[in-house]
Amino acid sequence: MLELRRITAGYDRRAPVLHGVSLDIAPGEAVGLLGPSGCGKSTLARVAALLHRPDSGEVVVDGTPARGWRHRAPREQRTAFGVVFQQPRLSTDPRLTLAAAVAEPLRATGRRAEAGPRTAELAEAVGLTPDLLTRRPHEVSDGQLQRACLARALALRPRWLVCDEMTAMLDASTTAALVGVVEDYRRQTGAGLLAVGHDRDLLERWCDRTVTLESLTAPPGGPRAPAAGR
Ligand SMILES: Nc1ncnc2c1ncn2[C@@H]1O[C@H](COP(=O)(O)OP(=O)(O)OP(=O)(O)O)[C@@H](O)[C@H]1O
Repeated sequence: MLELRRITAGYDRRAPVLHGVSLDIAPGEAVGLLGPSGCGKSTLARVAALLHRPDSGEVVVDGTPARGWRHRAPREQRTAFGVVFQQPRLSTDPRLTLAAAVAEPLRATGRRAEAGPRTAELAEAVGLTPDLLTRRPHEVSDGQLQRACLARALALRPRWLVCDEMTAMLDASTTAALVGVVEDYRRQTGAGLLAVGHDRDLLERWCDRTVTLESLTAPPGGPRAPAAGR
């Protein structure tokens, strides 16, 4: 279970973006998160994936409360998440080939020996041909680069996937292909999903349920949440 409990978070403690937001995602469940632009969906997605420390509230990952965020999160918790963002060019190192980008999480966790076969398997799953794997980000399209970002997110076989507007820049056929890859992975592994987006039709087709950020927000004056860890 991925539990977000009364999360207050933002970029200025005096003016948080999220106020007392709670959401539970069951293992294997797919939840779509909708809401107007700027309401804080990406912020919540980053908190859920332990990439942004909330001002208060708690994230509980498979029964263990998160005590650290980003590189301070324990490896076991950090690697429980695969995250894909909207803009693949902002989340890839321009110096790495696509093959190296896909293999990055394996190298970073000391599993270099697995990198070759696992990269080939992931590339096939996301539809990247061997010639594309040898190119650098500026030599491929946004859709091809996003395929590599999705492959990278799956490299460590995460139990939770967070897709933040993963398909917002993509055409209909690439969108369908990437959603298909996520769903195949979830069928095989039972991973849960938080998918953030603007496209209600897509999220309603893709997910078991959709929620709006507003519906997750506690009314003002509720009990105070405990402070978050580091
Ligand atoms: N790094 C940052 N520093 C300061 N403010 C930020 C930062 N990132 C986002 N914000 C602000 O926090 C608020 C919520 O942003 P967020 O990206 O979470 O919203 P969103 O619902 O995902 O928006 P969109 O649907 O447009 O992607 C916005 O007002 C935004 O300007």
